[in-house]
Amino acid sequence: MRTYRLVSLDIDGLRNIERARLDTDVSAVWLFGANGAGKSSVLEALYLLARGRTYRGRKFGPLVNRDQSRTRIKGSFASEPDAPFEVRFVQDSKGAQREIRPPGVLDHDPDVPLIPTKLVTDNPQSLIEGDPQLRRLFLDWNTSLWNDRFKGQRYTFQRLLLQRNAALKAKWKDTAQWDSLFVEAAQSIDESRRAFLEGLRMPFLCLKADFPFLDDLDLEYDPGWPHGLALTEAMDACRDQERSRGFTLRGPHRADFYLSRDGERASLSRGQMKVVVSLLQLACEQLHRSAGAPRSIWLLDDLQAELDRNHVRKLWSLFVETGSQIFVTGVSRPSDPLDAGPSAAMFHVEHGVLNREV
Ligand SMILES: Nc1ncnc2c1ncn2[C@@H]1O[C@H](COP(=O)(O)OP(=O)(O)OP(=O)(O)O)[C@@H](O)[C@H]1O
Repeated sequence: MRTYRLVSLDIDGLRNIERARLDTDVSAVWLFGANGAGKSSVLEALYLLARGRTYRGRKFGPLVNRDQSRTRIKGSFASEPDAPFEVRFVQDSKGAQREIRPPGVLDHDPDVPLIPTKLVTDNPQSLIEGDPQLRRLFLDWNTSLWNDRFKGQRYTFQRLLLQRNAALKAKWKDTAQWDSLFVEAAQSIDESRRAFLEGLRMPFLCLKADFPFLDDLDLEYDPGWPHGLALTEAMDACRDQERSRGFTLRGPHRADFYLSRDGERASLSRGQMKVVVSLLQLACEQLHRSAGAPRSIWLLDDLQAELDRNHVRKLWSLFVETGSQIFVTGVSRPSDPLDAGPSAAMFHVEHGVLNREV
């Protein structure tokens, strides 16, 4: 199985990190330090190399250090069974650019992340409780890494949705010319999403067996129209409403998934949500690997927050068992020498300065 490992990371002008070089040729990298020290910015640097964009919202402000004119990040990667390579990311006033050296070393599809990473943010609640759009993004991103046809299906659906909405907005009496194509496209992405979630359910249920507080929890899918109705029936039932509101009310653009208990949406504590999001990511990783995807590098932001020691240890060992490289942040150095795999490095982060500790 193809495996990537970040061997070294150079950061120049990212957030509060003016300049840092990290030797990361280890199985796990722990970054610890006070709030605002710059730990998550290191995860962000790796994410920028992998995906070419940040995972932090606009609210977090510009990523270029406020005393510098550009951000430069360089990552050297070891790759099995391929040759080592280097990725550079630059952001300045002209925009962002990424470059891989030597060129062509990875046979790269621009829509697939250059380096597979999976992230558990310090705000996992937003995935469980936030806007359904976040869950659709999660579902669609993960489905597209598992099913090559999904991206095309989604594109076709989005295009037909725009056309149908334009017809509704223009108060055309008849949307029939779009309806059959819309339903056909809707059914394709619905089938792919369902298949992915069904595939995800099994590893998720197995993984959560280790966490008795998640007993009876299940994953449910909402296709974006009422259960028990075909999409055409659901559309027929709201035609007048659609015409007066000027957009499509039922369809996969309203899809969602949620955690249920006894058939109802489950209420979860913050710690439980953190475990659930971690297990969802671990289950996605199993599915992606079964489809031949390379191992993902784990980015775990503030793993210990909200969790008791026992649950941190259980989750940690699940991440270690995947055999992938792990980057993890926390406000304090782990009090327990957790089983970090064959090799681990500890970095203390303070005001954007990183120091390796033994
Ligand atoms: N463009 C910028 N220039 C300089 N400093 C910035 C910029 N953007 C953000 N910062 C600062 O950089 C730091 C980045 O914090 P980061 O989120 O990486 O810290 P952290 O150690 O993960 O904190 P926490 O434990 O609170 O999550 C913050 O102190 C923030 O105020």
